[in-house]
Amino acid sequence: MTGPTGSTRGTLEVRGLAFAYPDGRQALFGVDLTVTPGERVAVLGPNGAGKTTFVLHLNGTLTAGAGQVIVDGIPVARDTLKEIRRRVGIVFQDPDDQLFMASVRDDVAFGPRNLGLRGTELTTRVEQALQATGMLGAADRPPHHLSFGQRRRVAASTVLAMDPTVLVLDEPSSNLDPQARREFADIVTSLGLTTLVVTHDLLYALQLCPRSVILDGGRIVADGPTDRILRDQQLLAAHRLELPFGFTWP
Ligand SMILES: Nc1ncnc2c1ncn2[C@@H]1O[C@H](COP(=O)(O)OP(=O)(O)OP(=O)(O)O)[C@@H](O)[C@H]1O
Repeated sequence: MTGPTGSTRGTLEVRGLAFAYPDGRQALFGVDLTVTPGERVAVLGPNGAGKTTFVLHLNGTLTAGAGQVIVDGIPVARDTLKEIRRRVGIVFQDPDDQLFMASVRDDVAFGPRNLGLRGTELTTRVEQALQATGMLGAADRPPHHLSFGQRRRVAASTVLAMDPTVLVLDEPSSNLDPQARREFADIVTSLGLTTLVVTHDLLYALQLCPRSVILDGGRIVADGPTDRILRDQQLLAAHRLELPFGFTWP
């Protein structure tokens, strides 16, 4: 296995990805998507469209029935899983799925320690990841003493501490107040990482992602600049997507 070159770091390629669950339900039908380094792409779509199924292929949690996912030039496969999981960082909707240690610092150190980091290298990695989300001041607090929005930031730090090349955010705006939403968007934007944002929150997609795709029925049915996609009312209606009531374009 060759490592990534400077030009492939942060590249995500999905080719002909198809998947059926064991009960026979086909959830993805040949999804193609190429994301270039530093691009932020929203993955939009109604309930049951296949978004979660798609995301679970990006780090090899689910194995493609057909097609391929390639991260930084490395195909997702059984023998590349460890490398892929270090490179693809998924921040799940519920931070409590990702936080289970007695302190924030321990939670953020967990992944890099498993990679073999120790001493000042580990401390630096942890502190940088907490600094990036504005949570360094909470390093010694128990995660369960923090607010939901703070826990979401710590969960993001656990992922950043792995030095990922591709970041995946699952419903990042859910349960955040308006200020926390904006702050989290600023954090994500400042990272400059290749980022996929899975969301039903179309305005958050507009704020965070220059490009969007619509996934519906296990297929990508639209791919383009987010404002162009969101201005197409027929397209939105056809895929059960709606801008908030009363929203008007500036
Ligand atoms: N474990 C499973 N076994 C069988 N079918 C499943 C399983 N998980 C999901 N599905 C089906 O696969 C399809 C895609 O589901 P998925 O959860 O990927 O959609 P989604 O776009 O993430 O939806 P939501 O927006 O509601 O979270 C749906 O038809 C769903 O019923």
